[in-house]
Amino acid sequence: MRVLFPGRFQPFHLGHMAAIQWLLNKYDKVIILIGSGQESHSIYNPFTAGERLIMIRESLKEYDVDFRKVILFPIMESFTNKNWIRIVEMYSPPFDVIVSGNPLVYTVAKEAGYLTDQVPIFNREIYNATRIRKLMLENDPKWGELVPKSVYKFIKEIGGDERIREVTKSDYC
Ligand SMILES: Nc1ncnc2c1ncn2[C@@H]1O[C@H](COP(=O)(O)OP(=O)(O)OP(=O)(O)O)[C@@H](O)[C@H]1O
Ligand SMILES: NC(=O)c1ccc[n+]([C@@H]2O[C@H](COP(=O)(O)O)[C@@H](O)[C@H]2O)c1
Repeated sequence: MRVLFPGRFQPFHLGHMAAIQWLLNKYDKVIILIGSGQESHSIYNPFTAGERLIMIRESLKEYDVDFRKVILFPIMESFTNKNWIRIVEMYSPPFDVIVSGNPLVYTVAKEAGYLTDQVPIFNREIYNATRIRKLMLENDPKWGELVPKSVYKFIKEIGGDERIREVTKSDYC
């Protein structure tokens, strides 16, 4: 069976990595949908779709994941939730199940007739992207322990943590 795993991955962290490893044990193929593809350079969505794609690819390499079992693709948001699922069907390779901890995604998927599944949540208090972005904003180096090493290296290379601090500055400073 093929499972679709949507997320914004802003940024990709160790909780996401654990989720993907869990999915790889259960399903034949994991299709990772990088959502909100049009968004970047904001506090909620600091990284571009392409940057998130690299983060995930480098992490899969770092964790020796068999690339034949994983497909990655980005997609933009839609005006309506009903339309979003139809656009996903158009752009995604075929899938049987949608997995998400996001109640909106879960509900939309169920109503569209898909089988749904949920991954166990791995240390949510520690591994969540909102917390990581907050640590970056505060220039607290602890965020580096919450992402795969390759993601840390990549974000540093592109100045991603600095970007969050820059884009949230006020006009008057
Ligand atoms: N620690 C975790 N363990 C397992 N799954 C997780 C974890 N954190 C997020 N997920 C799941 O990964 C998918 C994508 O999540 P998302 O990119 O929104 O990450 P997030 O950490 O929840 O980000 P944010 O805090 O920005 O909302 C969702 O299905 C979410 O439930
Ligand atoms: N109307 C829509 O465009 C719509 C609906 C449901 C989910 N989504 C996307 O699915 C992704 C879900 O990821 P998160 O769990 O990280 O929020 C997001 O990128 C979100 O924008 C989009």
